[in-house]
Amino acid sequence: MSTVKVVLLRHGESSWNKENRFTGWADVPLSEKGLTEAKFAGKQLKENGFTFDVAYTSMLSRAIKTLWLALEEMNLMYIPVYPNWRLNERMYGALQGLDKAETAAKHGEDQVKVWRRAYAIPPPALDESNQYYPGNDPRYKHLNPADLPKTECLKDTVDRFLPAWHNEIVPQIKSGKKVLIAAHGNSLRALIKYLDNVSDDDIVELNVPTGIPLIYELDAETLKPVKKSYYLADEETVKAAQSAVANQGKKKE
Ligand SMILES: O=C(O)[C@@H](CO)OP(=O)(O)O
Repeated sequence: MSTVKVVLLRHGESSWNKENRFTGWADVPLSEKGLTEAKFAGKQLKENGFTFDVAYTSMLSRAIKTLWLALEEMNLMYIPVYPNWRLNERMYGALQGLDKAETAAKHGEDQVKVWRRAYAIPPPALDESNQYYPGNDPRYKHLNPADLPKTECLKDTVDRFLPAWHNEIVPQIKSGKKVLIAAHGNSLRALIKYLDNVSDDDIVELNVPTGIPLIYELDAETLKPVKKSYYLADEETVKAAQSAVANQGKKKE
Protein backbone atom coordinates (compact mmCIF):
# COMPACT_ATOMS: atom_id res chain seq x y z
CA MET A 1 0.00 0.00 0.00
CA SER A 2 1.46 3.38 -0.84
CA THR A 3 1.06 6.22 1.63
CA VAL A 4 1.46 9.99 1.61
CA LYS A 5 2.35 12.38 4.39
CA VAL A 6 0.49 15.62 4.99
CA VAL A 7 1.65 18.05 7.66
CA LEU A 8 -0.62 20.32 9.69
CA LEU A 9 0.89 23.28 11.52
CA ARG A 10 -0.94 25.60 13.90
CA HIS A 11 0.57 29.10 13.82
CA GLY A 12 3.01 30.14 16.55
CA GLU A 13 1.77 32.02 19.60
CA SER A 14 -0.06 35.22 18.60
CA SER A 15 -0.17 38.45 20.57
CA TRP A 16 -3.73 37.61 21.60
CA ASN A 17 -2.83 34.03 22.57
CA LYS A 18 -0.30 35.67 24.86
CA GLU A 19 -2.89 38.12 26.23
CA ASN A 20 -5.45 35.28 26.44
CA ARG A 21 -8.06 36.98 24.25
CA PHE A 22 -10.58 35.30 21.93
CA THR A 23 -9.20 35.82 18.44
CA GLY A 24 -11.12 34.07 15.64
CA TRP A 25 -10.93 36.16 12.44
CA ALA A 26 -9.25 39.15 14.13
CA ASP A 27 -5.93 39.58 12.35
CA VAL A 28 -3.36 39.77 15.13
CA PRO A 29 0.40 39.27 14.68
CA LEU A 30 2.66 36.58 16.09
CA SER A 31 4.30 37.34 19.45
CA GLU A 32 8.09 37.12 19.80
CA LYS A 33 7.59 33.59 21.12
CA GLY A 34 5.35 32.81 18.14
CA LEU A 35 8.03 33.95 15.68
CA THR A 36 10.54 31.66 17.41
CA GLU A 37 8.06 28.74 17.41
CA ALA A 38 7.45 29.16 13.68
CA LYS A 39 11.16 29.07 12.86
CA PHE A 40 11.66 26.11 15.17
CA ALA A 41 8.84 24.22 13.44
CA GLY A 42 10.59 24.70 10.10
CA LYS A 43 13.89 23.57 11.59
CA GLN A 44 12.27 20.45 13.07
CA LEU A 45 10.61 19.58 9.78
CA LYS A 46 13.88 19.98 7.92
CA GLU A 47 15.88 17.96 10.43
CA ASN A 48 13.32 15.19 10.24
CA GLY A 49 13.63 14.97 6.47
CA PHE A 50 10.35 16.65 5.48
CA THR A 51 10.06 18.62 2.28
CA PHE A 52 7.07 20.18 0.53
CA ASP A 53 5.90 21.02 -2.98
CA VAL A 54 2.97 23.25 -2.11
CA ALA A 55 1.53 24.96 0.97
CA TYR A 56 -1.92 26.10 2.04
CA THR A 57 -2.73 28.68 4.64
CA SER A 58 -5.51 30.98 5.79
CA MET A 59 -6.04 34.68 5.03
CA LEU A 60 -4.80 35.59 8.50
CA SER A 61 -1.32 37.00 9.10
CA ARG A 62 -0.38 34.74 12.00
CA ALA A 63 -0.76 31.58 9.90
CA ILE A 64 0.79 33.12 6.77
CA LYS A 65 3.80 34.43 8.70
CA THR A 66 4.25 31.09 10.46
CA LEU A 67 4.28 29.39 7.08
CA TRP A 68 6.76 31.90 5.63
CA LEU A 69 9.16 31.49 8.55
CA ALA A 70 8.93 27.70 8.49
CA LEU A 71 9.49 27.62 4.71
CA GLU A 72 12.47 29.95 5.07
CA GLU A 73 14.05 27.56 7.58
CA MET A 74 13.54 24.72 5.10
CA ASN A 75 14.92 26.65 2.10
CA LEU A 76 11.50 26.25 0.48
CA MET A 77 10.49 29.86 -0.06
CA TYR A 78 10.04 29.10 -3.77
CA ILE A 79 7.10 26.69 -3.44
CA PRO A 80 3.57 27.91 -4.26
CA VAL A 81 1.63 29.16 -1.25
CA TYR A 82 -2.16 29.39 -1.44
CA PRO A 83 -3.97 31.50 1.17
CA ASN A 84 -7.60 30.46 1.41
CA TRP A 85 -10.29 32.00 3.66
CA ARG A 86 -11.74 28.52 4.22
CA LEU A 87 -8.71 27.70 6.37
CA ASN A 88 -9.29 30.73 8.63
CA GLU A 89 -9.72 30.30 12.35
CA ARG A 90 -13.25 29.57 13.57
CA MET A 91 -15.16 32.86 13.68
CA TYR A 92 -15.59 33.67 17.37
CA GLY A 93 -18.47 36.13 16.90
CA ALA A 94 -19.04 38.74 19.59
CA LEU A 95 -16.39 37.13 21.82
CA GLN A 96 -13.53 38.30 19.58
CA GLY A 97 -11.23 40.60 21.52
CA LEU A 98 -12.53 39.61 24.98
CA ASP A 99 -10.26 38.22 27.68
CA LYS A 100 -10.97 34.48 28.12
CA ALA A 101 -10.37 34.39 31.89
CA GLU A 102 -12.53 37.49 32.46
CA THR A 103 -15.26 35.95 30.29
CA ALA A 104 -15.06 32.79 32.44
CA ALA A 105 -15.33 34.90 35.61
CA LYS A 106 -18.40 36.67 34.17
CA HIS A 107 -20.27 33.79 32.49
CA GLY A 108 -18.76 30.73 34.21
CA GLU A 109 -16.10 28.28 33.05
CA ASP A 110 -18.72 25.80 31.81
CA GLN A 111 -20.28 28.36 29.50
CA VAL A 112 -16.87 29.38 28.20
CA LYS A 113 -16.03 25.73 27.51
CA VAL A 114 -19.25 25.43 25.51
CA TRP A 115 -18.37 28.53 23.51
CA ARG A 116 -14.80 27.34 22.99
CA ARG A 117 -15.31 23.68 22.30
CA ALA A 118 -18.95 22.54 21.86
CA TYR A 119 -19.27 21.04 18.41
CA ALA A 120 -22.64 22.45 17.42
CA ILE A 121 -23.27 25.47 19.69
CA PRO A 122 -21.93 28.79 18.35
CA PRO A 123 -20.90 31.77 20.50
CA PRO A 124 -23.04 34.96 20.25
CA ALA A 125 -22.84 36.50 16.76
CA LEU A 126 -21.20 39.84 15.97
CA ASP A 127 -23.12 42.40 13.96
CA GLU A 128 -22.04 44.33 10.89
CA SER A 129 -21.03 47.39 12.90
CA ASN A 130 -18.50 45.31 14.88
CA GLN A 131 -14.89 46.30 14.12
CA TYR A 132 -14.11 42.64 13.40
CA TYR A 133 -16.97 42.04 10.95
CA PRO A 134 -15.16 40.49 7.96
CA GLY A 135 -17.39 42.32 5.46
CA ASN A 136 -15.48 45.51 6.31
CA ASP A 137 -12.10 43.88 5.61
CA PRO A 138 -10.70 44.35 2.07
CA ARG A 139 -9.11 40.90 2.03
CA TYR A 140 -12.58 39.33 1.79
CA LYS A 141 -13.98 41.73 -0.83
CA HIS A 142 -14.13 39.04 -3.54
CA LEU A 143 -16.20 36.70 -1.42
CA ASN A 144 -19.92 36.33 -1.49
CA PRO A 145 -21.12 38.28 1.61
CA ALA A 146 -23.37 35.31 2.40
CA ASP A 147 -20.22 33.22 2.98
CA LEU A 148 -18.87 35.60 5.62
CA PRO A 149 -19.60 34.23 9.07
CA LYS A 150 -20.83 36.32 12.00
CA THR A 151 -20.18 33.44 14.38
CA GLU A 152 -19.33 29.76 14.01
CA CYS A 153 -19.44 26.58 16.02
CA LEU A 154 -16.89 23.93 15.03
CA LYS A 155 -19.49 22.22 12.85
CA ASP A 156 -19.78 25.40 10.78
CA THR A 157 -15.99 25.52 10.48
CA VAL A 158 -15.93 21.90 9.30
CA ASP A 159 -18.56 22.74 6.68
CA ARG A 160 -16.61 25.67 5.26
CA PHE A 161 -13.14 24.05 5.57
CA LEU A 162 -13.92 20.77 3.82
CA PRO A 163 -14.62 22.23 0.35
CA ALA A 164 -11.03 23.58 0.39
CA TRP A 165 -9.76 20.15 1.44
CA HIS A 166 -11.72 18.24 -1.21
CA ASN A 167 -11.46 20.72 -4.09
CA GLU A 168 -8.03 22.30 -3.62
CA ILE A 169 -5.82 20.22 -1.34
CA VAL A 170 -6.83 16.63 -2.19
CA PRO A 171 -6.14 17.06 -5.94
CA GLN A 172 -2.60 18.25 -5.08
CA ILE A 173 -2.00 15.26 -2.81
CA LYS A 174 -3.42 12.90 -5.43
CA SER A 175 -1.07 14.35 -8.05
CA GLY A 176 1.88 13.40 -5.84
CA LYS A 177 2.60 16.80 -4.27
CA LYS A 178 3.80 17.00 -0.68
CA VAL A 179 1.50 19.38 1.17
CA LEU A 180 1.99 21.59 4.23
CA ILE A 181 -1.09 23.21 5.79
CA ALA A 182 -0.51 26.17 8.14
CA ALA A 183 -3.71 27.16 9.89
CA HIS A 184 -5.34 27.61 13.30
CA GLY A 185 -6.30 25.80 16.49
CA ASN A 186 -9.95 25.34 15.60
CA SER A 187 -9.72 25.21 11.81
CA LEU A 188 -7.21 22.37 12.25
CA ARG A 189 -9.54 20.72 14.79
CA ALA A 190 -12.12 20.79 12.00
CA LEU A 191 -9.77 18.96 9.63
CA ILE A 192 -8.61 16.54 12.33
CA LYS A 193 -12.24 15.73 13.17
CA TYR A 194 -12.83 14.83 9.55
CA LEU A 195 -9.58 12.90 8.95
CA ASP A 196 -9.74 10.88 12.18
CA ASN A 197 -13.52 10.64 12.24
CA VAL A 198 -13.55 12.01 15.80
CA SER A 199 -16.98 11.95 17.47
CA ASP A 200 -18.80 15.20 18.32
CA ASP A 201 -18.19 14.46 22.02
CA ASP A 202 -14.51 13.56 21.77
CA ILE A 203 -13.57 16.60 19.70
CA VAL A 204 -14.51 18.79 22.71
CA GLU A 205 -11.40 17.56 24.56
CA LEU A 206 -8.98 17.87 21.64
CA ASN A 207 -6.61 20.85 21.72
CA VAL A 208 -3.94 21.72 19.17
CA PRO A 209 -0.73 23.33 20.46
CA THR A 210 0.91 26.27 18.66
CA GLY A 211 3.89 25.77 16.37
CA ILE A 212 4.31 21.98 16.60
CA PRO A 213 4.00 20.13 13.26
CA LEU A 214 1.37 17.37 13.27
CA ILE A 215 2.13 14.55 10.86
CA TYR A 216 -0.54 12.52 9.07
CA GLU A 217 0.29 9.44 7.07
CA LEU A 218 -2.58 8.69 4.70
CA ASP A 219 -3.42 5.88 2.34
CA ALA A 220 -2.58 7.33 -1.09
CA GLU A 221 -5.88 6.14 -2.56
CA THR A 222 -8.46 6.75 0.13
CA LEU A 223 -6.58 9.51 1.99
CA LYS A 224 -7.61 7.87 5.26
CA PRO A 225 -4.97 7.77 8.04
CA VAL A 226 -3.01 4.49 8.09
CA LYS A 227 -1.77 5.14 11.62
CA LYS A 228 -2.27 7.58 14.45
CA SER A 229 -1.07 11.08 13.62
CA TYR A 230 1.86 12.36 15.69
CA TYR A 231 3.45 15.65 16.67
CA LEU A 232 7.10 16.38 15.98
CA ALA A 233 7.86 16.82 19.69
CA ASP A 234 8.11 14.57 22.73
CA GLU A 235 4.88 13.49 24.37
CA GLU A 236 5.43 15.49 27.54
CA THR A 237 5.96 18.76 25.63
CA VAL A 238 2.82 18.14 23.55
CA LYS A 239 0.68 17.26 26.60
CA ALA A 240 1.84 20.34 28.52
CA ALA A 241 1.15 22.59 25.50
CA GLN A 242 -2.30 21.01 25.00
CA SER A 243 -3.34 21.49 28.62
CA ALA A 244 -2.09 25.07 28.53
CA VAL A 245 -4.53 25.64 25.63
CA ALA A 246 -7.37 23.89 27.51
CA ASN A 247 -6.70 26.01 30.62
CA GLN A 248 -7.02 29.32 28.78
CA GLY A 249 -10.75 29.18 29.46
CA LYS A 250 -10.33 29.04 33.26
CA LYS A 251 -10.89 31.94 35.65
CA LYS A 252 -7.79 33.46 37.21
CA GLU A 253 -7.34 32.25 40.83
O1 LIG B 1 -9.13 32.57 20.26
C1 LIG B 1 -9.15 31.77 19.30
O2 LIG B 1 -9.45 32.08 18.14
C2 LIG B 1 -8.75 30.32 19.55
C3 LIG B 1 -7.36 30.02 19.09
O3 LIG B 1 -6.42 30.92 19.55
O4 LIG B 1 -8.85 30.09 20.90
P1 LIG B 1 -9.56 28.87 21.62
O5 LIG B 1 -8.46 27.87 21.90
O6 LIG B 1 -10.08 29.49 22.89
O7 LIG B 1 -10.64 28.34 20.77
